[in-house]
Amino acid sequence: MPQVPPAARPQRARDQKQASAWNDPIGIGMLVISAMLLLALISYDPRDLPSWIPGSLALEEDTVTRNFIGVVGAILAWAGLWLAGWAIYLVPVSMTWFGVCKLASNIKVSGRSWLGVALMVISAAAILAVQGILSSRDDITPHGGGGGLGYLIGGSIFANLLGTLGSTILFIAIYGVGFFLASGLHPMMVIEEVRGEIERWIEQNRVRREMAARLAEEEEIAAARAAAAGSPAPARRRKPQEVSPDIATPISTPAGKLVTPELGLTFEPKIIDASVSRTHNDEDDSKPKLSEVWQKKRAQKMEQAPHGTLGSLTVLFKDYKLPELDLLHWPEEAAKPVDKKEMLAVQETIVRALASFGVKVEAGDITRGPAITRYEVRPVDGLRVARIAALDDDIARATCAERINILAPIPGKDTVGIELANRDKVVVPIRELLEDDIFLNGKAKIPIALGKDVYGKTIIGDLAAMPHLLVAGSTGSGKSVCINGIITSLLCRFAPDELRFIMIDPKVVEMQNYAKLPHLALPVVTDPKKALMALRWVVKEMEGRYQMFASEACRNFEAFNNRNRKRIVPGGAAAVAAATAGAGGAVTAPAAASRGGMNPRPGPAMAANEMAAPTGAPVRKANIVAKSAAAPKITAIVPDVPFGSSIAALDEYAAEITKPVRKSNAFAQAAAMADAAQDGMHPEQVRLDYIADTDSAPWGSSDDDEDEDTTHEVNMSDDEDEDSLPIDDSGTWTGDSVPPPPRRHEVVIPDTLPYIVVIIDELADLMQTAPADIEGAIARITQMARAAGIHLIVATQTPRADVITGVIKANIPTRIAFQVASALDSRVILDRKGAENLVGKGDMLYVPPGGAQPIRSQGALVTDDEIHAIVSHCSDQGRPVYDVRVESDADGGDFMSDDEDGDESNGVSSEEEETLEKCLEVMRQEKKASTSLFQRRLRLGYGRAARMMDILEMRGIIGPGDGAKPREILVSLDMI
Ligand SMILES: Nc1ncnc2c1ncn2[C@@H]1O[C@H](COP(=O)(O)OP(=O)(O)OP(=O)(O)O)[C@@H](O)[C@H]1O
Repeated sequence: MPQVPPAARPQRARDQKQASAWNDPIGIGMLVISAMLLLALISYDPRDLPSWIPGSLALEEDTVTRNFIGVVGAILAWAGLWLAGWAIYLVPVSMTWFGVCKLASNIKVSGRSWLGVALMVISAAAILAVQGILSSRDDITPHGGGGGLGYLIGGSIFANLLGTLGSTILFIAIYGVGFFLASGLHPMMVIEEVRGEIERWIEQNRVRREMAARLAEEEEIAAARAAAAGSPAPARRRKPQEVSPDIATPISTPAGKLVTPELGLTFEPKIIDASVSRTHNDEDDSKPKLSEVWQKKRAQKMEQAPHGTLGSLTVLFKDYKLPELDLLHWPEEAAKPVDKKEMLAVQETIVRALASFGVKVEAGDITRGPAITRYEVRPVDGLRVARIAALDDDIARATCAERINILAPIPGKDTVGIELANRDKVVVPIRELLEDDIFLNGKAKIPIALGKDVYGKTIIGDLAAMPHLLVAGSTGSGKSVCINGIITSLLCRFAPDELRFIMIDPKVVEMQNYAKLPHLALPVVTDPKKALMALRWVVKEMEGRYQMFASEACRNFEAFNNRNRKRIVPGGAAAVAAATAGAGGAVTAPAAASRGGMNPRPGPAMAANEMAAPTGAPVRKANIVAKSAAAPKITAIVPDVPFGSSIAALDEYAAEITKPVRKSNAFAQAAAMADAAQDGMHPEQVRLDYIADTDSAPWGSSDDDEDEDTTHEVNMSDDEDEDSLPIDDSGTWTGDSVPPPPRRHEVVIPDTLPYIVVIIDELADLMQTAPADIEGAIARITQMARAAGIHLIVATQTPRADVITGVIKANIPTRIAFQVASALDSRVILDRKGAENLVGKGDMLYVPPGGAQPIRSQGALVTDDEIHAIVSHCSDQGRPVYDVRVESDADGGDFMSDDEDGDESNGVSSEEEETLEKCLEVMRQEKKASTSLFQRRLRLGYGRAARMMDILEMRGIIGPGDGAKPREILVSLDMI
């Protein structure tokens, strides 16, 4: 049970506390004055008045003062009675009430309260005058019961204008207004209270009747039993009427049944302990292991794949084994059993606290989750749930909770949930989630283990459905653990050829654990400037994928990977090999290759757009042979060469060709013909087309035509010995299982593409460097990447609107919020409050795809040891295979270089660096940057100043030029 006193009291409460030093003396003063006034009025006698006061009945010989408060009291009483008649009694009565309020509840008595009293006195006086009440004692009230005011306002003016009844109604209304002003009550509250009281009374009677009936029944049964047994009837029990309706303490029965007679409620809360975590003792050996299931599926897939169609990464990691879940730990100790009595007591406190504010609720179930316990209460009919939510501070005070969260109502239920943090948190080990059936056999395409909800239900998200995720929370709240849990889930489920990571970690330390992962498409990016390059690479990759989808007539990633691959042939596979890495051409790690006993032939980079040229399969000798073999019905593809001919026949054809055509071109022509023929054209038509087009064939027909950039570039050059290709005379590929990699500029369509998961851990650091560019890149990726199998996970500990911008939020609907400092931060992340009430250390709100209500849950815990074990297992099987295309990024950044400055420093001389320093100093002083400013302050020529501006822009320090406007400074200059 929580015990720390409420952290945040409302401002009003604090103000009242501060004022309490004066409240007590003022309250006492009011009580004293009102008592004296009352005594003076009660003991008023006109004979006590000095003779100079009109109406005095003082006698000279009379020396006794009868008034309890002496002459002063007599004069005050005379003045009051003279002015307001008997209505003046309302003044001491009201003052007594105010005094008591001040002493008891620190309630402020404002001018409004006094105005209320004045209205009450005047209207009461007028009513007395209009109605002629108490007007007989004219020695005390010479102007009648309502005094001078009553006589003037009521008797003279309003009685004439509105008549007796009309003016009485008016003054009763004014009296009512005065009463509400003076008391601070709201009319509806009074009505509500009265109604509540009536209901309570009815309810009590009902309970009493029911109890009486039950007791009578029990007595009857007991009497019948006694009669049957021949023993005297048991003593009569206490009559139901004897049960006091004011019993304050609930009657607790051993079964946990609570009876709260004073509330008229009987409830039997169900206590669910969902915090219990499995331990190593609970392991079920009969269950198939994740790695085994995956291994089987993968082996099946590899077997079924057409010969040679596997991508290079798939081949490279052919024998890859998923990490065993044994590398992850179970918690050492099982969770402590819950103390049901304590929970029932807390629930009773909540019900009682609400009842004391007139909010009547019935207790519902109690569910203990790993980190919080949810107490459900069911409001009685007609009670607005908002009233319960409004009492959050009072419930926190009553339960001594540090933070409470109220779900009004619990989504999908008719109850309101009051969530309090557990004193003993139960850790949710990631192993428990990964062993769950939902993770193992669920429908999720990219399952990620997130945590357990308060009901103990495993939360496994599907990154493919999300399709992007925002994780935010204050520092130390559990973001990194959550991201590590997601990465661990993915590592336990996907091999490097199935899923690749791009990790952007400006905080430098968070993702170093993963530097050796074979799943990395790029080295872990720690430099914010290179992060932009990496994001641009992702955008290019995405665009490349879309082109591939278009050329294969596939709608999306899934359709592409599951497409009918009948057109893929060994040669094609060779060409697609590197592309299958998803990261394009591969700079393979030779060590890994040799470990795997393969020769992936390190090849040059390929650009995605080159890979995706719409020409279909690459043109290679192997293709021709394979096509020949695959389509024997086509008799000939080019003159004189029967289809299905051997490689030797093709060679012959190439040698005999009359036109001066390169030998390799002949094969290209043949291959293109084969493609066309396979697409359904009649062989004769193909032949005629070929003859007609020979001169204008895109691949060229002469040795002179050496244009390397033609789309249909022929792959083999003369200096390559075609006969050395491992193809036998029947056209069967006989060589290594890894076909040769494609040449640069070669057109390739990979067999399958891997998912790409981009993880940005600390968006704020990136947004400081080049906000517009980063935001633009993220927006583009999040808008379009889903269908391309690219998913983004963005984390930040700075939930500010300038970091999580509207554009980013609009495109990332799935969010996880950890504890934050304020409701404002919570709104930035979730568009609603709630995260400020979380208790940290993995306590989170998860908004699943579709923007449903946030699910309160406890995040899965993965320890550093577990991460090391998993990463070592993966990295022992192969080194990362990076894509080098990013090297030739349009921006010219040298991504792979360890040089911190990348190539931005290229071409910047040390002399220029010095001048640049001075420029930065000027910018720090002037808070702006312009060529003329540098010219003037540093006495530079125009050319040099402009060069400095260019370098500053290139380094992302200033924004691009916009006419004559000064350039925008994009970074904090103090940090440079
Ligand atoms: N799911 C969890 N279960 C149990 N403890 C957790 C969980 N998540 C986080 N913690 C505890 O909270 C600590 C801080 O977590 P974490 O490092 O993930 O915070 P963070 O939000 O990433 O902080 P920072 O932004 O400073 O990196 C952890 O060391 C761990 O002790």
